[in-house]
Amino acid sequence: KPVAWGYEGDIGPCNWHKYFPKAGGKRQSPIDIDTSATQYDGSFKPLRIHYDSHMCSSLTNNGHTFCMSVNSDQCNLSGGPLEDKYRLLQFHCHWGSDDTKGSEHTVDGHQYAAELHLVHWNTDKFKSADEAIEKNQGIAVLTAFIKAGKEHRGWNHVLSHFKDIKKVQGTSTVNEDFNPKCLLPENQTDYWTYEGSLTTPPCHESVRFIIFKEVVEVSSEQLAQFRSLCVCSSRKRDTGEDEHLVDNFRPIQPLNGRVVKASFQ
Ligand SMILES: COc1ccc(/C(C)=C/C(=O)O)cc1
Ligand SMILES: [Zn+2]
Repeated sequence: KPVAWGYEGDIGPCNWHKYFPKAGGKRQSPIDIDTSATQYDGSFKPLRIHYDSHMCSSLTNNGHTFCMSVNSDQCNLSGGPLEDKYRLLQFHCHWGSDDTKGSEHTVDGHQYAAELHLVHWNTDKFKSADEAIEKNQGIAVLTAFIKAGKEHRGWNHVLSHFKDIKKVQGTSTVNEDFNPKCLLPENQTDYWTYEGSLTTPPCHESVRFIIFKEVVEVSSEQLAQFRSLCVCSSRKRDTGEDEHLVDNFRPIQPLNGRVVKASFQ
């Protein structure tokens, strides 16, 4: 029976390590990016992000976030700090109960309203995502910070399916011509990168994070749609009201001597 975990109370992040020992490891995520301590690395090749638009995907509410599963072998990532080729597995976001919090990573202590994770697995070294998820260099996560501002039309292709996944385990098939690359910032040459972990249980220390410096804008109404997702809980039975999925970000973790590299000076 899978162990329940969440973002508050007894099953919250401070207790994850009790059932998921990796959560107490030495290279956990997220972290604060202290920009005065990052080290420029001039050896990075250009990032190569090649996604196709004609992949059929499915959007699910997994009780912790919305997750767009992608099953196209044409969505690949390589270059930058990566030695191997990685394939897009899924993308999801983290957010908060208002626009002042929600991102997992912070920059010089600043927390953004939300954070996008595009999760890729190493197809050169491993035979499946399930294997790669547990192994060093198995996962690469492209990460973009999100702040409230002008409307983002690309995000509407995802948000238009939210009515089908309001409830946990709700799933909706997305067939339209949508390329997740449109969710990334224009500037894809300036990023920070470091070695960390999944930010949800089992918190495997298998992740190379690539975090873009440029912040993506979405409207406050679009951020409110993230918060509209429900996580079913006992409260619904007692009080009849839905509990909403908010503050689904893990607190920052100790850097333990890790160095965050920068692709820019
Ligand atoms: C056990 O299967 C898993 C697959 C993916 C993940 C991710 C991608 C977690 C995260 O993004 O923190 C976890 C478990
Ligand atoms: Zn994530």
